[in-house]
Amino acid sequence: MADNEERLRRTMMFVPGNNPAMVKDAGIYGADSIMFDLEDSVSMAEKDAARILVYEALQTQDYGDAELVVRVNGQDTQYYANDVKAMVKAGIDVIRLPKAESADMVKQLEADILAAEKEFGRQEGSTHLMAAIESAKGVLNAPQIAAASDRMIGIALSAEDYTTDMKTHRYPDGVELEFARNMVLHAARAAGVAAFDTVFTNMDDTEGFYRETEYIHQLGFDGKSLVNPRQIAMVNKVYEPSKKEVANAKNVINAIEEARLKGSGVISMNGQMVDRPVVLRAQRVMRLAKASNLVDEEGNYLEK
Ligand SMILES: CC(=O)SCCNC(=O)CCNC(=O)[C@H](O)C(C)(C)COP(=O)(O)OP(=O)(O)OC[C@H]1O[C@@H](n2cnc3c(N)ncnc32)[C@H](O)[C@@H]1OP(=O)(O)O
Ligand SMILES: O=C([O-])CC(=O)C(=O)O
Ligand SMILES: [Mg+2]
Repeated sequence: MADNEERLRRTMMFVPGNNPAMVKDAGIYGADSIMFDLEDSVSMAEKDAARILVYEALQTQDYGDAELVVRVNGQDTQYYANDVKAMVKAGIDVIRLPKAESADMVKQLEADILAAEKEFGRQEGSTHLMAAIESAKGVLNAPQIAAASDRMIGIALSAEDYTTDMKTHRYPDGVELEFARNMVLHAARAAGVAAFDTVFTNMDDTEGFYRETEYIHQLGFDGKSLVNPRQIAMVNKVYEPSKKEVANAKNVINAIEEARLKGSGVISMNGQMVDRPVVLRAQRVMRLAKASNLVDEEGNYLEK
């Protein structure tokens, strides 16, 4: 697994945990993170079967470099405890807690994960977690939720449940989500973890999907939860840096290297001082460029 700071998380694709074909083939579409779902895409009658199916797949399937996430059932359900135990035993990278409303809920998950790591002889601290924010209470507590655990990799807005809680529904312009999106994003950034936007469920509305993805990219989200493999390439396209952005990032990185060789702490590029935020942005642009196969290992732009 790539270092948490370095890892790109543009696309986190939900895969219904009760669908053997989808679970088996989930690795072929190139999602940055694959999220097996044991919660709302699985009926009550299939909860145990889905847990077993995902557990088996994690033992036998090769999902390449993708980060592996599982959305367990909520803490108020009879399935939660067995879900957490089985997924930790299987060595999942990240457990996603749905309907997170407080830091205490995250701390409970952290304690349950630690107990399972001890029980199954997994390295303590090796299982990460994330929280999905799906209610008014969750949004208002987002800063505490995001900062509640050292295992936290990120928080996600879940707009289907959230808009229901708010007594509205989703509109094409997304005005009903403005406050929640900004809270989740600021809470994530303040805690130094990733921020994920919510799913877009109308598979036929490509234009609407692009509009929403461009909007959340502009706000600063790391990426989006997805429900369908066709959405992956569209998100990657939006997150792909332009040729000019790549050239600029490469100049910044060369300038840092030059300054380092000269033993100088101050970096200047074309007469402009280059400070830490500029360097961090340049490094992220280069990671995105590499992920989009726009550059070679040395960072040189590859003309297509
Ligand atoms: C509010 C919430 O909680 S949202 C999260 C829970 N919901 C989910 O997890 C739903 C996940 N998504 C899906 O089940 C499906 O994409 C649907 C029902 C939305 C659409 O299904 P389809 O119309 O069959 O999708 P589509 O025709 O694009 O499928 C193309 C291929 O991708 C596969 N595929 C589709 N969605 C997924 C997925 N989420 N994960 C893995 N594979 C998928 C299909 O099995 C199909 O494979 P095939 O060509 O080998 O037969
Ligand atoms: O996490 C998501 O975007 C999907 C979800 O559960 C919701 O919207 O309620
Ligand atoms: Mg939900």
